[in-house]
Amino acid sequence: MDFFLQKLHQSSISLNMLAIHNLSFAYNTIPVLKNINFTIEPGQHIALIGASGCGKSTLLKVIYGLLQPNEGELFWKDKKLLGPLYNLVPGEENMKYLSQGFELQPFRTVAENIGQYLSNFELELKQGRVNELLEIVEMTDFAATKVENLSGGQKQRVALAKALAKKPEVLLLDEPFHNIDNFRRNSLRRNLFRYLNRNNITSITATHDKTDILSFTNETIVIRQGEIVVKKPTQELYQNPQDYYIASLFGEVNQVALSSLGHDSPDNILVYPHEISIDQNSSTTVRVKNSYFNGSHYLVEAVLDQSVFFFTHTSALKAPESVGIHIDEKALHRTLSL
Ligand SMILES: Nc1ncnc2c1ncn2[C@@H]1O[C@H](COP(=O)(O)OP(=O)(O)OP(=O)(O)O)[C@@H](O)[C@H]1O
Repeated sequence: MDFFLQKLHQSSISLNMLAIHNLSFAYNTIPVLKNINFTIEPGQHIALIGASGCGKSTLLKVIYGLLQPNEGELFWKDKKLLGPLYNLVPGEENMKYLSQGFELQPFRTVAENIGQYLSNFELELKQGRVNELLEIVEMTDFAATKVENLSGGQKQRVALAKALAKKPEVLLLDEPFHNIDNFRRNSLRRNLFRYLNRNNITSITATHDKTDILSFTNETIVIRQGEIVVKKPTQELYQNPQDYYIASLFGEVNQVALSSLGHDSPDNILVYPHEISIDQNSSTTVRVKNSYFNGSHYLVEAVLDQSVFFFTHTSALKAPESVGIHIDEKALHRTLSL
């Protein structure tokens, strides 16, 4: 038996999972993934986040079996995944990878594309399944439309339905809602994750959008320059990111010296803009530079001790007004690890 598998058997870890052990990958000689290790229980939803070019898509491609790792092992439910060098058809049987390109057949209809790999043996069953998938991605009205006549966002929804068609056990999503307008994006996300939960499908979503992450994923993996920095329950990571890089992947964040808030401490803290409010009695004042309308609020850009600083407010503030600020107690304890 494989050494890693043997070790897992001896430990109390369930083997009913996705396990990645000491995985490294290089494009030619340029290392992109370095010593990646993690496990995922079936049915879990994982977000994969990190700066552009850190290796998210590459990791999804290695897991799916499109790229051969240089080192390391991958397992899904006790089965070792061998990679493209050992599989006649690239891509693991129980998985689906939805890439940033859609890989659809432009001259066939939406329904034909979704049903492409479904058996024609029982046509009624196939039709029922295609209809169910059309509903999930809200494309029922376009069933008979040729893919070449769809918008980018519509193609993305068809590609998603096609990826779900054969009921994969693991779904690997690369920026799945990237082209989709906000109006659809929210309902599509809810439909998709409801479907994945009902069918106990495991998912890994590479994304730059915090709304993909916060509501729908159990855990988040952060990658930086090809290495895993942290894997943690998503809410816990958002509340306590260990550094500025991680916090900034969730959106705007301030790094503030406690001394600039009048505290006798050499530490810095991370403060999200919504954790700051105006308090005219406060002795900590900031100078307003700009206010950006954000719909439900304004994002105010200000200067605190010569550093740029962002906070949310219900109305626009005018430059160069000086205002006192209050910072949530919670943020005051979010000290940066050195
Ligand atoms: N086919 C390839 N050949 C050589 N280098 C590549 C190839 N594909 C990607 N790379 C490089 O590998 C690194 C990781 O790329 P990857 O696409 O995995 O990043 P990513 O985190 O998914 O980025 P993004 O968020 O922009 O999609 C980048 O430096 C990229 O330029």
